[in-house]
Amino acid sequence: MRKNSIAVIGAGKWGSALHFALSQKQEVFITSRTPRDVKNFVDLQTALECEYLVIAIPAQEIRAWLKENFVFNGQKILVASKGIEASSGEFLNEIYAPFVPEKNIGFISGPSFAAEVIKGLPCALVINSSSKKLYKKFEPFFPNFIKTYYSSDVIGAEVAGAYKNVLAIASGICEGLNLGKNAQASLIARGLVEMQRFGKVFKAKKSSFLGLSGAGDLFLTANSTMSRNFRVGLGLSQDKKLEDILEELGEVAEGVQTSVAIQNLSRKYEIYTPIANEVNLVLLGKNPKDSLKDLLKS
Ligand SMILES: NC(=O)c1ccc[n+]([C@@H]2O[C@H](COP(=O)([O-])OP(=O)(O)OC[C@H]3O[C@@H](n4cnc5c(N)ncnc54)[C@H](O)[C@@H]3O)[C@@H](O)[C@H]2O)c1
Ligand SMILES: O=P(O)(O)OC[C@H](O)CO
Repeated sequence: MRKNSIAVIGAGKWGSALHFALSQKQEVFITSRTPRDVKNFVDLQTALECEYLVIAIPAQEIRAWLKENFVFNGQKILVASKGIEASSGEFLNEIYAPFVPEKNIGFISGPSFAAEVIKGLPCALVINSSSKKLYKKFEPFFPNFIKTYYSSDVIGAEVAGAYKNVLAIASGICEGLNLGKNAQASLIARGLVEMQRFGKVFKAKKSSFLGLSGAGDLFLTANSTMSRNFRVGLGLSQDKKLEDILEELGEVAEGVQTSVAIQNLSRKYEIYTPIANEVNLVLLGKNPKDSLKDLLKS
């Protein structure tokens, strides 16, 4: 293992932004499936030899990626993805568990559009891990323009980071249908209540939903066309086909698959999740105006 070295895995929007941010203080390697013309780009094997890894690949791809590529060798890992696996309904910490000991893994949450981070604009993030020691190890890597906080509530951060993507789709629909700011604020506020109700079943802490991981990231994502998920909602409100919207987007919108996971989990555990349910139905083809009527009745 290359002691004290750090690599980002995944050179999409978020991996590239984190690579830029972390490179302000030290040399940081980066790798991805296809070679990129980026400083310190290395092959996957070289990256995996680093002591510190930041993994920024889409949630739905992680299990297969771990099976195919990952061998635990004492690395310390930060997971940058936000989503719930649709096929299993498993949270990312459950997917990583057979591969990485709990004390070696943390999860990044909080409001953080890659497009702003890569410009060096200020933001605040939470590193969520059962190990505060792990947070202390990663904290010095972050540049001055990113303020980091520690939380032990991994599941709270995971639920909030994944759920807000589904709510951002709903908010994009609301905007596209010109329902007004009152409706949008109501939707976001009720969405926050809904994600907390969902999280409680999995033992998430209420405080995570009121801070950066929950309200912070939800307010950001559900209020801006910078969000891919919000743009999916806008497209759906214009009666565009989901496959066309996603093709045009060309980047991951985690809320699409996460809505399937939430639907299955809320059925299994009998959780009342009206907004996420309607998003799921609209993604399957329901007319957003009918969804609105049903939401107002529910
Ligand atoms: N973009 C943001 O502002 C932002 C901020 C916070 C969190 N996130 C989260 O980070 C994750 C990645 O998002 P992104 O914005 O970088 O998406 P993106 O679509 O820009 O890039 C995804 C990257 O993952 C790689 N990838 C896809 N499948 C892979 C596989 N099977 N194996 C290896 N690499 C694979 C792609 O090549 C691409 O480089 C998502 O979970 C997203 O929710 C994104
Ligand atoms: O562009 P989105 O919708 O994937 O959101 C990006 C980040 O999660 C915002 O914190």
